[in-house]
Amino acid sequence: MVSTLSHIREIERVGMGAVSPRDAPVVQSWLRCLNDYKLDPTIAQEAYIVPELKLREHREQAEELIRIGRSGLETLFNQIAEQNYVLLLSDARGVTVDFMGDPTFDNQLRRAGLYLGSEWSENRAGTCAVGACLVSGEPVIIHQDDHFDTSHIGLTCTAAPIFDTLGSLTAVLDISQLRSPTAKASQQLALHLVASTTRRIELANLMTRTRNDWVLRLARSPEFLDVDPDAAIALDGSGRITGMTHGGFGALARAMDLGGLSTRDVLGQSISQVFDIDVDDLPRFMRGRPNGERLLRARNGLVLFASAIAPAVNLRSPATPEPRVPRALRDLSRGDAAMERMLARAAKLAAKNIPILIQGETGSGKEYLARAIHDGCGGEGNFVAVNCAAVPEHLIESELFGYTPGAFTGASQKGKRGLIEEANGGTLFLDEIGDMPLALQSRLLRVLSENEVQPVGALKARPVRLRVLSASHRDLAELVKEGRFRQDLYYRLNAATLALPALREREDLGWLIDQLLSRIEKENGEIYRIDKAARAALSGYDWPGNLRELSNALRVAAALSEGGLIDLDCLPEHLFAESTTDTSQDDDDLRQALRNCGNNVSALARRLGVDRSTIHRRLKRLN
Ligand SMILES: Nc1ncnc2c1ncn2[C@@H]1O[C@H](COP(=O)(O)OP(=O)(O)OP(=O)(O)O)[C@@H](O)[C@H]1O
Repeated sequence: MVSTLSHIREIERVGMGAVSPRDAPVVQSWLRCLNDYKLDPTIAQEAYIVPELKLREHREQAEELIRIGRSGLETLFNQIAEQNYVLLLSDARGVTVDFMGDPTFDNQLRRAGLYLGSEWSENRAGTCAVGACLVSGEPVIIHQDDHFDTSHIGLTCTAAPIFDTLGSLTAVLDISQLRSPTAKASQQLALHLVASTTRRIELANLMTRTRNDWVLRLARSPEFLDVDPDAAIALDGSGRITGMTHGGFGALARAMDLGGLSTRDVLGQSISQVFDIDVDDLPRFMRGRPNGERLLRARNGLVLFASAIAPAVNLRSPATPEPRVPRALRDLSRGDAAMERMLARAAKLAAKNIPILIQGETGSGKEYLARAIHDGCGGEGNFVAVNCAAVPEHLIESELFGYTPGAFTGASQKGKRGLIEEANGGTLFLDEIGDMPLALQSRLLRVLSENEVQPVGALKARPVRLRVLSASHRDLAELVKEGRFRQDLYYRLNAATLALPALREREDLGWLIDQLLSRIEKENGEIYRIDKAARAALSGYDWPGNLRELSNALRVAAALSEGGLIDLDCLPEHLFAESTTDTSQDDDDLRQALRNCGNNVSALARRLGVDRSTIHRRLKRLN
């Protein structure tokens, strides 16, 4: 290590204008210390630690940044702690607001100023990494006797700036060692680590502060685009730039071919002024798209890879934000307006854990919907379905509520956990709730209103936390009038109802047919095709048994198909008979049509798009 005296002499020579072999940032900082801050290199000053109260103020102001940066800092510290580095996060005034270091060296670190509360502004501490970085806004290594003050010439410090989303330098990240190899080059890796951590902290900060904006992440190569992009910019709903990381600013400045530009000049500019896209193109850059489609071309020809993250809320219609309908629910329909409205309502109600009554004709998918609500809410706990109409009345109480050992004659010695408790933490689906015996309705009401269940024979109720969904194809209001359903339970259940449309009303019947068929294909390990006439028949039928009937009809059709082709012959007769009424004429018309086809049944069948057997059957009936 150099002697104190020769270090002071060197600084003085530089002050007199001598050429120095040191890095330019070091020389510039020395000159600032001498000329601007009037520091005297012969007076050594120990590191300054701000008083406790002052430190609290600094930390409070930097609280959000400390929180956002914390995981990045911890990751960095884990990488460097073995080499006896300490980590300092300082605010824009150079005060260390977060610190990580080995507590065994606490005293030494505190004396050296590598500690919480130490102030490393250039005008107080002389040339140091944090101070030089705050002035230049550039990453810097201040190694050993690069320091101005002789008290610090044992340290090596490497720092990089952290900019806020509007481009102001808001903090500095520094890693330092008390002792290090003599060569400054030994700190190059430290410089790289610090710079990449600050890049990630800026990205995390941008993502947190611009949740309602698009974020466009940029990289020179596609591999790290989604995991560790070089830069990012935030855009509002009309495509105007609202924020950026420091790298994002660099990318914009390059793309705009403008040197000496400040972030203020870039903020508010439209993305289409800089790049060959506008805001409507952003979905094309979202994750999952092939990298080839994620090339972003600047107006000046610069090419980058870009990955877009959509805003947390819909910017296009802020007054009516789209409710987030979980995938499990969205998968129940494809374009049927009534279904889509109902599913959006289901998502909202389910998120608030409100008991829901599902109404719909038999087989319209009430249980299927209940399961989708359960899955859509994270699928935690069990989904327990009870068909109140199917369980014998004398068993339903013990099935639902469970019982204690020996609660009644014939009860198991071990007692039994009821289905309500089985569903604890999950979903209880009470199908055909209209068939629930009156006496049990009041006990069910208690489960709904007080979240507790009392097994048969138990003295105390047990707390339960569950989602209760129920269904009925009966008119519960009518049952209330007849005195067969409790009014209070009805009101509680009826507060939130979901009405499933009948299959014949659904606009997405064609899609449902394909869905059900592909499920059958998976089960059977075969591929099926439906010919035109059969599809017309399936679409024309009014399906009183709804999805259950359709599903069964397709299952039978698949079994009867030859070579995987489902034609009219594979469909149940009643359905098929109806379709011929739809697709052909009345009896007279049929005779006339046959004559027109030269009494050729095959020709008429082709013309009507039905199978020959259909015509034969109709003719047989006519005779
Ligand atoms: N969206 C759907 N997609 C595919 N299959 C469905 C869908 N909805 C229901 N199904 C199928 O239709 C059949 C009837 O559904 P579900 O049992 O849910 O109807 P339900 O209204 O509860 O009937 P019920 O009134 O008789 O209790 C089941 O085989 C189910 O798998």
